[in-house]
Amino acid sequence: MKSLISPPFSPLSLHFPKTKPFAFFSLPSKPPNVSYPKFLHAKPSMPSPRPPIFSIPIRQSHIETPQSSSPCGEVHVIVGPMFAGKTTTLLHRIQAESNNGRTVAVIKSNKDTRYGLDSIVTHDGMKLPCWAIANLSSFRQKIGPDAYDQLDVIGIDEAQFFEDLYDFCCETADHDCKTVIVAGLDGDYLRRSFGSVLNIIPLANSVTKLTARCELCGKQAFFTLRKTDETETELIGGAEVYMPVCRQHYVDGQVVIGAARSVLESKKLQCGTCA
Ligand SMILES: Nc1ncnc2c1ncn2[C@@H]1O[C@H](COP(=O)(O)OP(=O)(O)O)[C@@H](O)[C@H]1O
Ligand SMILES: Cc1cn([C@H]2C[C@H](O)[C@@H](COP(=O)(O)O)O2)c(=O)[nH]c1=O
Ligand SMILES: [Zn+2]
Repeated sequence: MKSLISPPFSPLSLHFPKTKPFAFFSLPSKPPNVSYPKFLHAKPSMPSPRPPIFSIPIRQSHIETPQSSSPCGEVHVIVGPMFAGKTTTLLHRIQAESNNGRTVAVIKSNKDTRYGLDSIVTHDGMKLPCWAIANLSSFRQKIGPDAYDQLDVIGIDEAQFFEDLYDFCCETADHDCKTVIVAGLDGDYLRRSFGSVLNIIPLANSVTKLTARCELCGKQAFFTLRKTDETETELIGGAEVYMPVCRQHYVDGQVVIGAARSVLESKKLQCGTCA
């Protein structure tokens, strides 16, 4: 049986063509106070080749497995700059897991309000329903313990925004025997480690670092350049604020932005009305 445990969700207005249904997700027993609509997904027109389906060891049901048994979960980490295809890869892997008969759910941070809170959406418009929450520790309660127990695979998008990522991955993979697939930014716009994403590398079965295309020269982009002069670490935005760049253009961009900032600062100091 293929199941997607999804939040209460209005009928999907997917950006996928609706002519070729690929999966019917029947939903597991309903936790109290949560209503799940059944829905039909349509096959997305994938812009890139389907990534390999990783093999998943057959295991006993979570409910039947005592907590003291040997750890049987998995942690897979997908990182890279913005526009590298992290959400696309997560979506493909979740689809593959679901097609393999595993029960899946996807979480994203409720800080990311770019496309609403009810789905993860890629930069080219593919969507999957998700749970938008503030802390991963609230997920079990939010979804309901019964539904949580039935889950085989949990996808996490925008992982850089979850402070409790490490504890959640430990608990979910080591004790609850689930597969966790985590997608997030490894670095912020200053190329500093972002949130707890790098902290979970020691927990991981696999780590995939993706690259985008440099917006300025088309080479491989490893970094995210912020185009505005805002300096807070967390700043939700898309192509209007950020662009993926190669190393050369990251360094050049920082120089240009730094120069522009000092010009603005000196203008402010000279201007009586601005000061
Ligand atoms: N400069 C770029 N390099 C690569 N992909 C880009 C770029 N700009 C836009 N895209 C689009 O973004 C898609 C990836 O989106 P998404 O999976 O949401 O990335 P991420 O989650 O890493 O930000 C690509 O398939 C492509 O269509
Ligand atoms: C580099 C950088 C990014 N962010 C924000 C901007 C977006 O809302 C997300 C990343 O989304 P994507 O799925 O990877 O495209 O993170 C930020 O807050 N701070 C940063 O330095
Ligand atoms: Zn470049």
